[in-house]
Amino acid sequence: MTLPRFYPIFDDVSWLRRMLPLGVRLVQLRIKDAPPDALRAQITEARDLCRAHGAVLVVNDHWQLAVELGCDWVHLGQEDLDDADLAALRRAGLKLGVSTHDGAELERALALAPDYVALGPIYPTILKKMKWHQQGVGKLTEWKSRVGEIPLVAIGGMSVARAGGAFAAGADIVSAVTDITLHSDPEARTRAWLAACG
Ligand SMILES: Cc1ncc(COP(=O)(O)OP(=O)(O)O)c(N)n1
Ligand SMILES: Cc1nc(C(=O)O)sc1CCOP(=O)(O)O
Ligand SMILES: [Mg+2]
Repeated sequence: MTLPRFYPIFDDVSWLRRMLPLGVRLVQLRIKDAPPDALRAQITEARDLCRAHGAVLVVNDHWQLAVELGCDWVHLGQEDLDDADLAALRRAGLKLGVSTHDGAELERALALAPDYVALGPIYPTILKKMKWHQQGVGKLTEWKSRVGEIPLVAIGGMSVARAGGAFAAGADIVSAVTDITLHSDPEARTRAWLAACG
């Protein structure tokens, strides 16, 4: 299966209601700090919306709920991997995306045979504090030579204008958060992304 090249990340299912009808076909639900019932309801609705639109839903962090609710993909960072039952994930047939930021993290990720590898932050991000400032697009070229056929996701400070450079450097997929969510017209921005990644 070839994944779509545009991979927006949202923190609430209401964004999926708005963006899936525009043609988004790969999306991550990244919810931090929601009460258990609300989290379950959000993931359930996101799962059903994505199925109805023929889109791939990636659940960030909450792998147990993803398994329980019959989702297809999870994204785990390095700290998440410390606690996750990867055998249970695989037994349940879920696909796995993994974050990487340096060579040691990439080695660890590759040993898990992930379904995609993310490298970030390519540019500075305002979404969260990180110990890495910016990797630069050149690192995408190095990462692509190391991941081979595994899809490579560029994340962190990505914008429509920066997407082409990331693809040219070796990214297969470009992911973005605030370039869309903080835009004055998120729908128009999403359409621009879809055109840039088409
Ligand atoms: C596509 C993608 N890449 C990286 C991340 C970051 O995951 P993680 O390091 O676990 O940090 P949180 O997003 O959980 O704060 C991601 N979510 N998606
Ligand atoms: C969630 C996340 N993970 C990153 C990593 O490098 O692992 S960068 C990032 C934030 C991406 O948000 P924006 O597109 O607004 O910069
Ligand atoms: Mg995480």
